[in-house]
Amino acid sequence: MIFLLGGSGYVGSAYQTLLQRKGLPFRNLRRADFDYTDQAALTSLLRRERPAFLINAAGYTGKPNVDACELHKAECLFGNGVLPGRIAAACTDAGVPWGHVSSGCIYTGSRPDGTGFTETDTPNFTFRTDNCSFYSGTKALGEEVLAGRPDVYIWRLRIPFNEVDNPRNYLTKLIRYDTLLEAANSISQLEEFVAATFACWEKRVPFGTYNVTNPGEVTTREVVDLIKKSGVATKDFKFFPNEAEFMRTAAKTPRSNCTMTSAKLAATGIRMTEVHDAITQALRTWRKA
Ligand SMILES: NC(=O)C1=CN([C@@H]2O[C@H](COP(=O)(O)OP(=O)(O)OC[C@H]3O[C@@H](n4cnc5c(N)ncnc54)[C@H](OP(=O)(O)O)[C@@H]3O)[C@@H](O)[C@H]2O)C=CC1
Ligand SMILES: Cc1cn([C@H]2C[C@H](O)[C@@H](COP(=O)(O)OP(=O)(O)O[C@H]3O[C@@H](C)C(=O)[C@@H](O)[C@H]3O)O2)c(=O)[nH]c1=O
Repeated sequence: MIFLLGGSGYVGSAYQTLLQRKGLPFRNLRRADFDYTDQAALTSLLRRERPAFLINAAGYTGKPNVDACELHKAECLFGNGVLPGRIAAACTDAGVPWGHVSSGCIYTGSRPDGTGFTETDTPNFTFRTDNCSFYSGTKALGEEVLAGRPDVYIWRLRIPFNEVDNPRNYLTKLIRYDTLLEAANSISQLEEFVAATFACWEKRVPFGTYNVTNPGEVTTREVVDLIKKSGVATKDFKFFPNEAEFMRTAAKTPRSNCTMTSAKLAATGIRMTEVHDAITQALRTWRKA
């Protein structure tokens, strides 16, 4: 039995689909039915039911985007900074190995030599570096809380996308935003992300932190070119002249735009599609939800 926390959310739903497709028994815990944020309650449930593995896809993201986290700081800090610590304590207590969905948005830019950040690079878009959104700061705290634990995977997801039109999908966002910010990013195809992360457990790769992004990096203009080429949208895409203008007119808090390498994951034998190919595939099979 696998326990899934936050399985009704955007990322959690993809885990549900994966586990159903694999025919694996799982239990989706929702706070409305069982308060898994209560550490004592979660510990006794885990001790009693003894799931083989737990996936934490719960957290606070802000909707429609991370700007909303600036207005709901307590919930955001609790969901991303405090809750992972409680789950960690409960899992260790009950002897349940687990995986935590983190975010690559704890970095900005790329390494000094232009390559993508690796798992050993210290996050540079955090409360410690004092340049981040509240959301990113709390996700970095969540990772700090889990650092060094021997029984957890920390999986870094980044700007998810797939072929289903949805306000949370990066491709939908670029199609719908009035004006776009030019940036280079490493991003994650959602179904590949959940499959790759679950494969970490199936293959029993060593616990620890993994960047789970499609290999390579892509600029906003490249994504727009792929969108236009696919025919999914043919509008005249507008771009901000610079990031200052984006911040002045469209955002309340800075965004993490960054490149990362998922070579550590690939070295375990878990492969993801090259990023331009993955975007092209999504656009080729584009559909309404
Ligand atoms: N979507 C994205 O762009 C990215 C998301 N992530 C991470 O993935 C995880 C899931 O995100 P996503 O699926 O998009 O988010 P959703 O808001 O769609 O779902 C998150 C779920 O978490 C549960 N939850 C538990 N505690 C809280 C809390 N304090 N505030 C809000 N929700 C809470 C809720 O489930 P319930 O009430 O049913 O228990 C909720 O449905 C988060 O940790 C996020 O940081 C990382 C990178 C990118
Ligand atoms: C608001 C806005 C954003 N953008 C760009 C900025 C950025 O590169 C990209 C995504 O920004 P958004 O504000 O839509 O999304 P944002 O909420 O920043 O997305 C993030 O959510 C959290 C949960 C994560 O963990 C991240 O991985 C990422 O998915 O779109 C525009 O081009 N135009 C706009 O008007």
